[in-house]
Amino acid sequence: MECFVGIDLGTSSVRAIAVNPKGRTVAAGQCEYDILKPALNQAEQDMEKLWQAAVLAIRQMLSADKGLADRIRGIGFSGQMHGLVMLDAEARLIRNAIIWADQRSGPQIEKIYRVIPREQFGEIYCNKLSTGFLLPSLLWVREHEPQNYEKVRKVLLPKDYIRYRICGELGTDASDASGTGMWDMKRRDWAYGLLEKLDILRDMMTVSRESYGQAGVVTKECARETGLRAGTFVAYGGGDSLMMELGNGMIRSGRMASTIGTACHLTCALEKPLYDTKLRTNTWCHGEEGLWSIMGAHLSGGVALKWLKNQILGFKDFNTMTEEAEAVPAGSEGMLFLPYLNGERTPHNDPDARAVYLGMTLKHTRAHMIRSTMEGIVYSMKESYAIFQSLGIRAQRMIAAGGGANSRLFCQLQADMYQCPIYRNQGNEQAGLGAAMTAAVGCGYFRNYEEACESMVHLSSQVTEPISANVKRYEEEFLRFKEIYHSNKRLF
Ligand SMILES: Nc1ncnc2c1ncn2[C@@H]1O[C@H](COP(=O)(O)OP(=O)(O)O)[C@@H](O)[C@H]1O
Ligand SMILES: O=C(CO)[C@@H](O)[C@H](O)COP(=O)(O)O
Repeated sequence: MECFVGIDLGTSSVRAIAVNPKGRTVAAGQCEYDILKPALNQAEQDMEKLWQAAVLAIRQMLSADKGLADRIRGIGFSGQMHGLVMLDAEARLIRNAIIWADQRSGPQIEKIYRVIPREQFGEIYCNKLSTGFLLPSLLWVREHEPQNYEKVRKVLLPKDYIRYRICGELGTDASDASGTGMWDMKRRDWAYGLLEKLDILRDMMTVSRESYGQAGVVTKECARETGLRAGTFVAYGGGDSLMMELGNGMIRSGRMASTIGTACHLTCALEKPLYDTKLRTNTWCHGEEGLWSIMGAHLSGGVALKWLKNQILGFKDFNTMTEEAEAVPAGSEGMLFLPYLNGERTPHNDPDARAVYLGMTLKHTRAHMIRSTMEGIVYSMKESYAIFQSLGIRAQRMIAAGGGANSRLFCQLQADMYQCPIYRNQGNEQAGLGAAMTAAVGCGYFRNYEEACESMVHLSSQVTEPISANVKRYEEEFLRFKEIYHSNKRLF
């Protein structure tokens, strides 16, 4: 049967999946990597290494199913958003990518707002600027590495570089471009007026299209390197949270996704470019033309549990670790965790915020530490949920997504804290599925996303229901959780 490939360039690993038109994954490959931390407030990745990781993931996928390369009708992409990749005149990488988790560009954001007042900027961009967005990172390079800035001819988002290595064409899509900080959200185009005021050459931007548009075809060189078939259709794809929405059938309002990846997001599709006028949440262009998406973004999501597992407790896998936590009562007997290991976006937009464990006593064990860490991650998403509700955004269905959806306890915590049933996708690579769907629509296999979702998206029959005693406990503890940031802000 014919297949579509989705390549999802996450922050912790790259995954390649081949899915058939019924949405079933027939082959998959994955290759992991880490974030580089040249300084405490910096986060970078070497794009050449990420490309090599993508090659390995593609090769692994192809080797799982003989003859697969000839059955692939199209390839689409999903990627970690916001990061800055800089290319010189020969389209060579100039330096490591400065990724979304980077916090160095606070001063550049203040300088931007001195040129274009915050409210004026917010009206065009529908967002507040955050550290780690492409625009402030680029201005940081202009100020601190002029020798590198002089060489820049094109700026790209991370997944756009991987696509470039596959089809040889430079370009981006509206969903990912909307996370750069220099985008006109309502017109779905670069905000050329803002760029001019900031003295950034418009030539540095690549063409921007919708996610299902054709970016090119697999080149002969890429075919030699990866085993893909030269000439295979390549679609633009989109930012990971927007591709995850496609992969969960979120092509109109009504479904909400709660994603625990390296970061965490709460997202919902919108028919209008609605945004929080207090600019606590983000609004992006959806992968479907004519739709937008609202997002509560939490920068230290699943990575906080990974940090606890690898750096502190030394567990081999997540399941053994979280089983211990299941034995601890809801609320971790008064122990709370504020998960801001990486600063925070929603609702504080504060790169200087830091993590805190609160309320520890001699009674507490490592199992309490694990549970409170997981609870802290979900409390932070509950803050976004409260903002969405205040904006009148309601979910008829809440879908758990990202790596965290593999965890029974994470699903239970989400049901208890949002106080609603939690659904899951039958597959566990929703962003990769969404990326594959851009290719399926782009090459004309399906007429539109409506048709693609009908055939390819299937929710699991397993639903996690809230436990009423836990609901009550978490409502009380949530009030304490919200206090931690405000009471400690001065100390951060
Ligand atoms: N079995 C599990 N139990 C609990 N958490 C898990 C499990 N599997 C993955 N996770 C969480 O998911 C995160 C990775 O999510 P993933 O979507 O793969 O990340 P990314 O897209 O950023 O590469 C981990 O850091 C961890 O917090
Ligand atoms: O900053 C954001 C979205 O606004 C991040 O979500 C990145 O897009 C990375 O996602 P994951 O790798 O955690 O899935």
